[in-house]
Amino acid sequence: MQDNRNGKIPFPSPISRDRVIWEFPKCYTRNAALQLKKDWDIQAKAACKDGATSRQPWDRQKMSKVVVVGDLNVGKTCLINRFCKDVFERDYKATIGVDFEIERFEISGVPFSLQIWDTAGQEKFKCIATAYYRGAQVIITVFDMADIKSLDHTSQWLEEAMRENEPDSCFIFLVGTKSDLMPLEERQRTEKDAIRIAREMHAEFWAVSSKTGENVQGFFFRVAALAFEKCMLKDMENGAPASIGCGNSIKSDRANLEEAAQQDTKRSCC
Ligand SMILES: Nc1nc2c(ncn2[C@@H]2O[C@H](COP(=O)(O)OP(=O)(O)OP(=O)(O)O)[C@@H](O)[C@H]2O)c(=O)[nH]1
Repeated sequence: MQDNRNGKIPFPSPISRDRVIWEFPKCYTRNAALQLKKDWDIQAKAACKDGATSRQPWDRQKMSKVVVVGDLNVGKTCLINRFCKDVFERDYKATIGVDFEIERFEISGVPFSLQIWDTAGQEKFKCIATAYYRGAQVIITVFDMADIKSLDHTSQWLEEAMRENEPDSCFIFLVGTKSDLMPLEERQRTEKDAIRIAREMHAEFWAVSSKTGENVQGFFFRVAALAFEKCMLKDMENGAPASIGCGNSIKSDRANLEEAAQQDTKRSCC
């Protein structure tokens, strides 16, 4: 895991073996899935083959921005920490403003990173967090499966995140956390409601537990695969070599971060 919080970009370490993706990851349920296909797009697959054999140093810059939103206490930080650090924190510590992690993958032989932004669910930090919604390729709206009110609030969270992004520019996921707390029947009922809402949002639904780790890796692999494939196709469409990064680089987001922080200070709304 890289730590860019001191403003320096460390030399990337080799990608760990459990972040290597070859097969196109499956959805959680066909009832609310963004895509049902079982394999990569044929053109993207061919481009990956070329990219893997002629890898360039700037391949490491290929990255997508992921923004995680939802009510306070629904488990956004725990979800990210379970995937990125394989830890689970039982005590609640509110996120203040935003935080981010960079997770590196190798997908079909090509290096790729997800820049995962954890935002605060508390109302008083909202004006800081919204400054970071911009430029997302993936929006993850999170709710607590044991707190049905948090599911009702997800469309509002999504609307706010989409206000800062172009329509149809993002993959949207609806994630129910704390599945370990759910008795079977109640889980099935909640999932049914969540699937209905996911379809309205044009989102893909996943039920996960950061405590047990259930579906956490499967979920992030799916996010990484869809974002990566879109990135490859976009590069090809723009005529750029598929090996040159799309979207945000670490550098450009660092610049965004500083710019947004300056604006926050000026606004002094929080
Ligand atoms: N049982 C169980 N508890 C969880 C799970 N995920 C999170 N929690 C607990 O829920 C509480 C809130 O988790 P956080 O990840 O801090 O919540 P958050 O959404 O980031 O909250 P804010 O930072 O305020 O927006 C913590 O006490 C966690 O231990 C889970 O999968 N299962």
